[in-house]
Amino acid sequence: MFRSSFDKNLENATSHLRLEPDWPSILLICDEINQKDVTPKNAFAAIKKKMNSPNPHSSCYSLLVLESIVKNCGAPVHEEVFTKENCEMFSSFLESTPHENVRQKMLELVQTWANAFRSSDKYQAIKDTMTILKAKGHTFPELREADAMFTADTAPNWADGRVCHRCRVEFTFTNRKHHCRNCGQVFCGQCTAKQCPLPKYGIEKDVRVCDGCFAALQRPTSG
Ligand SMILES: O=P(O)(O)O[C@@H]1[C@H](O)[C@H](OP(=O)(O)O)[C@@H](O)[C@H](O)[C@H]1O
Ligand SMILES: [Zn+2]
Ligand SMILES: [Zn+2]
Repeated sequence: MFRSSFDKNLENATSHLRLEPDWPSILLICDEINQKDVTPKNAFAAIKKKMNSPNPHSSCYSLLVLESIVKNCGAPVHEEVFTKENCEMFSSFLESTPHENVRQKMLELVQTWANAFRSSDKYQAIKDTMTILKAKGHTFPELREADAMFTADTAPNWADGRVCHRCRVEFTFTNRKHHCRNCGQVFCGQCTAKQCPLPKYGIEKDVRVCDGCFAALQRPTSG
């Protein structure tokens, strides 16, 4: 039977002969999905098969592939993976696998994904899965910083208004509106004369922020 390059890469990435992850093959799989050489549907179906491999290494590596495509291939993969029935499948999978390391990895992924989509109601199913598993007494591992970063929030939408949110001066043709990228409020030029990066929103370059946010962001404790 014809083996696509995706099949070969998945075979390599989930081979039980591997002692450590085959990142080159995993990244090729992400590229193939992003380039549309393979559909998220077919990719996920093949990964699911590998998840159920009797060999714990293959099963665990398949979860690493799944984790990587969720991180690197965006919405098309999220829409394919985080359906209600797939989330229920993750739950029954981790409760039925005989391999403790596989169960731990699945728990870790459910938590990472529930956290990643905490502010989007589109993927309520994965959050429900975590709630149900918690209620059943499953203990989840510590959420890793790297995963928390992966779940960067999105910057707030911009508010509108007739006056500056800070000093209440009226906007005119010459006293124009500006927006703070941190709080999304509308301000006059004087109240948003400062700039800084907003790493929590994945913004590394200096962007316009209001005086209030600038002061808060300089304090070491502020998030
Ligand atoms: O200058 P204008 O043509 O009025 O346009 C304003 C600028 O684009 C502001 O960008 P900035 O926040 O980066 O200044 C933006 O925040 C305002 O909403 C816009 O009204
Ligand atoms: Zn102002
Ligand atoms: Zn602000």
